[in-house]
Amino acid sequence: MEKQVTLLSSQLFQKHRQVEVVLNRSVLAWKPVEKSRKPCSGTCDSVQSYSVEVCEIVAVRKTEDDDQDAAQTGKHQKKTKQLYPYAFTVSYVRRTRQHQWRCSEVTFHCANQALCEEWVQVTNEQLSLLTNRPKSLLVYINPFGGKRHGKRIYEQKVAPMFRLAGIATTVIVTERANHAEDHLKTEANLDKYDGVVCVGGDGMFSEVLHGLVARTQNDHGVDQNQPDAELVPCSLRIGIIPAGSTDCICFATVGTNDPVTSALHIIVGDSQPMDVCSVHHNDVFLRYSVSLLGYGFYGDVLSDSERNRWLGPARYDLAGVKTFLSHNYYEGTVSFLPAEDDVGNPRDKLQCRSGCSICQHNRSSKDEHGDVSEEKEKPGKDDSSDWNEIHGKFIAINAANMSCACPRSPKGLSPFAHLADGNADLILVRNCSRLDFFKHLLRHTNKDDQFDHPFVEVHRVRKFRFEPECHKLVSLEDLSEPPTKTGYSTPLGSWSCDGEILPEVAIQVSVQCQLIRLFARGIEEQQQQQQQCVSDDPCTLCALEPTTD
Ligand SMILES: Nc1ncnc2c1ncn2[C@@H]1O[C@H](COP(=O)(O)OP(=O)(O)OP(=O)(O)O)[C@@H](O)[C@H]1O
Repeated sequence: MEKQVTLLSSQLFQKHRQVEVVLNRSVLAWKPVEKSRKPCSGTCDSVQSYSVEVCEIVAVRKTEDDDQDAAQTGKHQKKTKQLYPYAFTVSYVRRTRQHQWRCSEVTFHCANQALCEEWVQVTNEQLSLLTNRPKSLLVYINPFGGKRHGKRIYEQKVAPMFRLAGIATTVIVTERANHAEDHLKTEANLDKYDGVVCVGGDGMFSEVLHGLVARTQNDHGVDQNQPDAELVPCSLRIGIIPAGSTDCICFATVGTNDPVTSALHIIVGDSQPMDVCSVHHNDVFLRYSVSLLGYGFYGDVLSDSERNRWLGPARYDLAGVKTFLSHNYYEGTVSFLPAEDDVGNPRDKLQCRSGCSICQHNRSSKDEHGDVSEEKEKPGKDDSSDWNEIHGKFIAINAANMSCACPRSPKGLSPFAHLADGNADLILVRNCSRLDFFKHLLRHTNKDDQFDHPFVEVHRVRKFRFEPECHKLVSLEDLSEPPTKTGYSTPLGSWSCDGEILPEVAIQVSVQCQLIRLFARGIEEQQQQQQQCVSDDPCTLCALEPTTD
C-alpha cells in the first residue's frame, strides 16, 4: 500500500483504553497502544486496528458534555473524564449485512482542548475537500406512497442524518399526483441545489425523473418530441429514499431498500450514472423509462392490477395469476438496432456491479468524444441496414434497462443488463404452450437460465420499434370490441412503462446513455462490502506510519 502523508497522529483515549489515532488524506485509523491479550484468529498476535475511509466519514464534531456525562457513569469513566476532559465524535459509514449501511460513532477523548479542536478542524478540512458531497438538497415527500410512512421515515431516519452532515434541505410534501414533476418543470430554482431527493416509490421517482429531464431539455432548448434529439444530461443527481410499495430502482442501484442506507449514499455524495429510454409514438414523446418496458404479459399484468388498486401490493399477484391463465399473445413486428460489439451480451454472465467496467468503458468513450451519441450515431452507423426485423406472435416483449432485480426476483428479468452502458436488453417470448411459459417464468426465481428456451430470444439493443399487426388495419377507436377470431383478450394489449400504462402500442424507443445520475454507487460486491469493517489487519496503521513530504 502506498504510504500517505500523516496529517495528525496522537495518543487519545477511547472507551477504556489508550489508542494511537492517525489521520491521513484517505484514512482515519486507530489501534490500542497496548497489545491486546485476546488471541486473534490465525497465527498472528497483532493488536486490533480499526480504520475508516475519510470519504465515508459522515461528520466529526466536538462531543457535548451531556453526551460524555451520559456515557461515563462508572468509576473508571469518571477518572477518564478527569484525565481526558475533551472529546470529539466521528460518525462514519459501517456496512452491515446485505448491502445495508449504518451510521456508527466513535468518540476519542483528549487531554487538552487545543488537541481536541485540532482533530475536529483538520478532519473537517478533509471532509470539505470532498467536492462530490451535496450541500443543499431539494426533497419531495409523497405522504401517500407505500404504507403512507414517507413523512415519518424522512423526519425520523433521514433528516437527522442530513443535519448531522451539515446538508441544508428544502422539503416539499406533495399535495397531489404530479406535484413534484410540475414543480421541477417550472418553479423550482434548481441553481440552489446539488441534488433532488424523492421519498416514495418508483412512481415518485418517475415524477422526479420526468420533471428533471424535461426541465433540463427546456433550459437547453431541446425538443423532447424529436425521437432523434440529442438529450442533455441532467446536472443534478437524484436520491431515492425508498418509501413506496415498489422500490425497484432503489434496489437495483443500492442493493437494498433501506432509507438509512440511501441517506448515507446521498451524504457521501455517491454518483451512479443511469441510462434512460425515451419512448415516442410517431413524433410525439410519451414517457421515459429506466427499468422495464413490458408488452404482452407484463403490460397485461399492470393493466389488470390497476383495476384492483384497493388490494394494495397483493393486486400484482392476483393480476399475475389471471394474466398467466388467460395466456394471451400479440402479433406484431419488432425492429431493433443492436448494441456495438464491445458492450457484452445479455447472456455473458457479467453482472453490473459497483464500478462496472462495461459502464465505465462507455463513460470514458463519452468523455473522449464529448458525447457518446455523437460517436454511436454517425451517419452510416445507424442506417437501415443495421436494423434487424422480427415478425411474430409474442406472449411478452420486454426491454430491460437494468436487471430489474427486486426482493421477489433477486436475479431480475435480465440478470446481466447494465445500468449505464447505453443499451437495453430486449427479450422476446414467442407464443408457446402455457406449460413452457410457466417454466420460463419459474426460471426467474432459480439459478437456471431463463433465456435458454427455443421460444425466447434476447438482444442487447440501442434502439427498437414495435408495430402491432392490426394497427396497420384499424385505428384504436375502432377496436373497442375485441376481435374474436384472433383470440386476443384485448385488441392490442398495452405497454407498461416503469409501472405506467402507455397510451399507444406502436412505439419507438431510444436508449439515452447516462442521461441521469443517482446518489448511489451500484451494488457492491460482497468483498467490497466487507473491506471497510473493523478489521484485525495490522497493516492499515503500518501504512500510515509518518512519512516526510
Ligand atoms: N400527494 C399525493 N397525492 C396523491 N398521489 C400522489 C401524491 N404525491 C405523489 N403521488 C403519486 O402517487 C403515485 C405512487 O407513488 P409512489 O411511487 O411514491 O408509491 P407506491 O406505493 O410505490 O406506488 P405504486 O405502487 O402505486 O407505484 C405516484 O405516481 C405519484 O405521482
